[in-house]
Amino acid sequence: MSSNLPNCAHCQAPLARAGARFCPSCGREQPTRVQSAGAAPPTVGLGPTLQVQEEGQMQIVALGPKPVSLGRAADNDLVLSSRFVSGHHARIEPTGQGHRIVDVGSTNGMLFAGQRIGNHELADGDAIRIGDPATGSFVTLTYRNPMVARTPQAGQVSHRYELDPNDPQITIGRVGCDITLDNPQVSRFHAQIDRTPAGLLLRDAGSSNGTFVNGQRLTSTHPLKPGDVIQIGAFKFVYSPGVLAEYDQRGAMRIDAHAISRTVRKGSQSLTILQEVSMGIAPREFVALVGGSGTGKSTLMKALCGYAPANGGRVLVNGDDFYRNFASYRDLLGYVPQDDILHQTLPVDRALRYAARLRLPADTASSELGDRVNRVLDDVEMGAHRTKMIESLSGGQRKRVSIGAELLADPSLFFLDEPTSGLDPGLEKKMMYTLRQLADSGRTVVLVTHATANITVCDHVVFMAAGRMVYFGPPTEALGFFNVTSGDFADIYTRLEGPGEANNPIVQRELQAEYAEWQQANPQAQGPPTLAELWERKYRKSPQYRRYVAERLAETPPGPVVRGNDTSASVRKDSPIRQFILLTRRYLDLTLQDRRNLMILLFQAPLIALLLLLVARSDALTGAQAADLIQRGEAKKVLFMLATVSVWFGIINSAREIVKEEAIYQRERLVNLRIVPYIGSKVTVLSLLILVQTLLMLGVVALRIDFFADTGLLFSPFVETFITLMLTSFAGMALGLVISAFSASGDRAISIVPLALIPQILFAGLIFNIEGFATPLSWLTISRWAMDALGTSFDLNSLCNMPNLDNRGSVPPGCTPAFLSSEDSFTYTAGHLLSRWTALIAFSVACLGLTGWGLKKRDRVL
Ligand SMILES: Nc1ncnc2c1ncn2[C@@H]1O[C@H](COP(=O)(O)OP(=O)(O)OP(=O)(O)O)[C@@H](O)[C@H]1O
Repeated sequence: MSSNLPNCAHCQAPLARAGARFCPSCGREQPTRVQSAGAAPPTVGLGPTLQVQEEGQMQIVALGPKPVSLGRAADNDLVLSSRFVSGHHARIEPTGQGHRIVDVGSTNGMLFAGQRIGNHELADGDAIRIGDPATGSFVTLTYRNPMVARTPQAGQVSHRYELDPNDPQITIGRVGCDITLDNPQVSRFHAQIDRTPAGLLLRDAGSSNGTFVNGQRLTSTHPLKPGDVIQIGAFKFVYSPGVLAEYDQRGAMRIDAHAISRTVRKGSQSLTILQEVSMGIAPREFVALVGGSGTGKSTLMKALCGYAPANGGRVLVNGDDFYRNFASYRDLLGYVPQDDILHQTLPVDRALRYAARLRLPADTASSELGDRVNRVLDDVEMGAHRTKMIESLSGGQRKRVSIGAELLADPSLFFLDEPTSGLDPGLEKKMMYTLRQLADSGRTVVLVTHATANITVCDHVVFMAAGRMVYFGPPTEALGFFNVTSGDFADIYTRLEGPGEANNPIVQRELQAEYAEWQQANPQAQGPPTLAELWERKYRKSPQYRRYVAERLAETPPGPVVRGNDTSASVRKDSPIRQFILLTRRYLDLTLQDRRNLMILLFQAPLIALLLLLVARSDALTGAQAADLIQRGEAKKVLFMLATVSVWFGIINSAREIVKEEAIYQRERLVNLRIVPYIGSKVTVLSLLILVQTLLMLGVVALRIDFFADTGLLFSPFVETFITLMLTSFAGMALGLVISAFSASGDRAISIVPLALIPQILFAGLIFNIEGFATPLSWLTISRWAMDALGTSFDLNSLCNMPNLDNRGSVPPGCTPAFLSSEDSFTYTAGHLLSRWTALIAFSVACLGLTGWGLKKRDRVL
């Protein structure tokens, strides 16, 4: 039965069918082969061809003057074996110098640029996909014909606007303007050109993402000069007298890295963690950065996306210096970090809606937001899960939602840090298919990954080793370059690591010439080179380097180039008040959604109050007025408990609130999040929480403990106690936020909490007398000011100050006026009370300032 079938390259067992990717016996992947299909001879360089990639195998078919039919049935000219290909799927017909592809009634159709096509005029390099979304498998047909090359889109004028000399002004915006730019990053009314006697004046109309002229953000009106390049979102305009030529860069972003390197300081030494990496990534390409742990993949990606810029070399985007024009390109970037960037306790659509409000221009209508959210949910195939809580989704689904959040602003450059980590092989394959489609539909996609099983869906793969790029080119050619015959890309890793001594078998077999070159170049070297260094040398002499690096970098950039110098990371002009309202609504929503945690926090207050009632006397605070024997010590104990518990509530409520959403914060900060509205949102919602907690606690305490002394200075003692406890909790909350802003993780924050709480007990003045050096230290605690304010409200100095030994109901004989001696605290004046409240407020303000500083310190630390 199997006699006609090919054998496994590893164990020689027969394969299930010709072209099978994996061996049914040993399970290993089969090596990729380049072969001709059917009767067509190998025709590379001899005229129009079709490269067919199926199941990791590639064949090249010559396209002559006759139509070529393709499908699964045996009577096709080109027979494909994948089950999702129809029996008769498509036909390629000649059209003069080129060809067109026609769907002949297939079930799964064909995709070009992410869109289903029925009939498509082919141009050189066009990639047509026939895919199976259920499994993530697909076949790629790449048309090659230099006779029908396309001008790069970024170099084409997409629209010429003749400027009518009778028009007093030209408006530019997303909807209903003279120049309409249909893109979510453009504001409804974005910019305006006024005709004045002095010439044309361009001004930004208060847009969210800004208008840039020659790389500088417009802050005032700009008189237009011939040759000026205006950038609005992904559009560039070149002004010449009477004309604005528009270049639409959506789906047309190329990235060129010219010898980028990154050096960091480690102790007193400087360490080069990225060594002169060069590459050219064309628009809509899907590139994977792979390599062992610590080889520099993330460093390279962050250098390419500008979040941790290289400190040597240059990165160009469509010819513009990326770092120098970071401000104008920032909104065109999508970045999906390893951690999820949406709150887990919100339903998918609600989380995306908040993200959309934060990322899209302020004037985006609610219906537009809804449409955008629906669109991205469809793009990431999560429409069916829109109402589910994010925490209830699988890892792969959560990652898709994070990708969806990044797609909201329709980025043209898309970077992902290990999006497939933790996914099972099936989900990993589907994720790679989704990313492939995102690239096809107009995004330049770069991802870091450890998984190489599905690497062939990428256009290019970069192998990194010891901070060096040892390969950049098509994945199928990588196996040949590294002389790996197993067909397993993971086997490449092992050939890259370690020292490249002369007697290393890899050096002896593959890298002898490079080793000799290295010896010549480094006659004084003490030790051997690394294998990475030798592979890098080999790569730089390879045809892949010439074709995919040197030739690409030598190309003239398509379209107009700007020489900007606006590197600011923060350019959005979102109103801080709008952001504050939005963040507060989201935080409130999150707090209310997390019902279990909310209930625990709220029930704590009455529960602790009930416990206090068990041990405290009902006349603890008023005993002296009733001429009872209750003395100052008893009152102090109750007030101390109220103050300490209030501090505790404040700290515990807030200590994890920033650090637990670190990944989200970092990502949103890079988009446009402002620190003050962010802290403001935390303070507002947490204040509501402490308000309820304080009311619950005081309400329960007041059920038994009598507050109706006539000692109030400004209000009744009950109201003054409420104010003091609110201010105390508020200060605790501010201290908790400091802990959160400076902690590396939620667990770390919680373990720091006791360090903040214990001084509140030690320095409150109840358990120990505060004297000497402890006095200034006590000024730094919240409970010290809280106790003082509470004691003032109840005029503790008027209570008998002796140990409360006698509780039989008679005035203890020892409580003479001598025992009414005043303490330094509790001076019974309104000024004293107000100064203690002011101290609590000052403490809170200082802590919030520290929190802001801590958050600022986290900037650009991805
Ligand atoms: N800021 C820094 N300071 C010092 N060393 C750094 C810094 N950033 C990265 N490194 C070091 O540079 C090397 C490359 O790090 P990078 O994170 O780029 O590797 P990676 O290939 O992405 O690794 P992994 O797959 O484990 O995430 C590592 O040895 C890392 O410790």
